[in-house]
Amino acid sequence: MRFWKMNGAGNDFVVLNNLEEHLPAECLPQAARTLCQRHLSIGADGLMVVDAPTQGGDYKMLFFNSDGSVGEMCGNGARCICRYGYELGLAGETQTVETTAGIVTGRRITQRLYRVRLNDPTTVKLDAPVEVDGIRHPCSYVELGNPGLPHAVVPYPNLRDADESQLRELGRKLRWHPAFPKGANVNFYEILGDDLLYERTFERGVEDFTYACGTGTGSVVAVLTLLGRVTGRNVRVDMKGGTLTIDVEHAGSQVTGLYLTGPTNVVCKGEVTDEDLNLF
Ligand SMILES: N[C@H](CCC[C@H](N)C(=O)O)C(=O)O
Repeated sequence: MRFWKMNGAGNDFVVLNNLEEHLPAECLPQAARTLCQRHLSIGADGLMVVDAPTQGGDYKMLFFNSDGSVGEMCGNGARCICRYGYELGLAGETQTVETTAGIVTGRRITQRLYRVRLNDPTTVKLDAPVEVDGIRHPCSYVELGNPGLPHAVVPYPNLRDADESQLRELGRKLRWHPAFPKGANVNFYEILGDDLLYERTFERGVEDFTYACGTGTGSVVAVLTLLGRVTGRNVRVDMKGGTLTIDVEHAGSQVTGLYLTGPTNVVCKGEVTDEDLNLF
């Protein structure tokens, strides 16, 4: 079985081409759990599988978190898969990807730089504070696409110097907070300057911080644009694994276009030989 290992700003993925491999859908969650394990296997935040289109797109992207759960969408994953699709000849420089959350369009800018139009927000609650251990945390809540990928957006002063274990503890509690029926990816941010942010995302399905989160940055910048805290044009978001750029189009309080641009890396291309992988 052939695979690519890719990352988008350090958010890393194993990519399989099911147009060639023909793996049955029911074995994919287990494949994700096995292949994404760090130390024991290839190791990644998620597994992405390219499959045949059913809605007129160039292909379908299935996304699984490292714990085997299905993610509705993944922004960095979509950027990576657009590069994969382009380099494999499945699509051209501009492409249409079918995701669980809806259609995502992508564009090659340079060999390593890809831009996707994220699913439009289907829910935006700008002021939705949540209480954890008796403390009220300011919070916004966003879902992108339908079914929506859930994101909590939480300001965190001096995020760059935050105590790692305290931040992880709060991230985990917010991720499982009953205010979020689907659970949530928890995006902590700090405003560093004009249209410049620092962000850390505690991800549902990875159950830890990842090095970057594309839909997370999109959600944060959409919220801050609607709140008038950033312009929404070319907003730079620094994350541990690299820098992502977000553009927001909106008509009043309605976001009408959300664009994610950032780097990709093809780390290796090879054959999966994991002897613990039991597909059938
Ligand atoms: N890192 C991804 C989002 C993954 C979402 C996943 N953790 C879930 O909640 O199912 C991104 O770049 O947009």
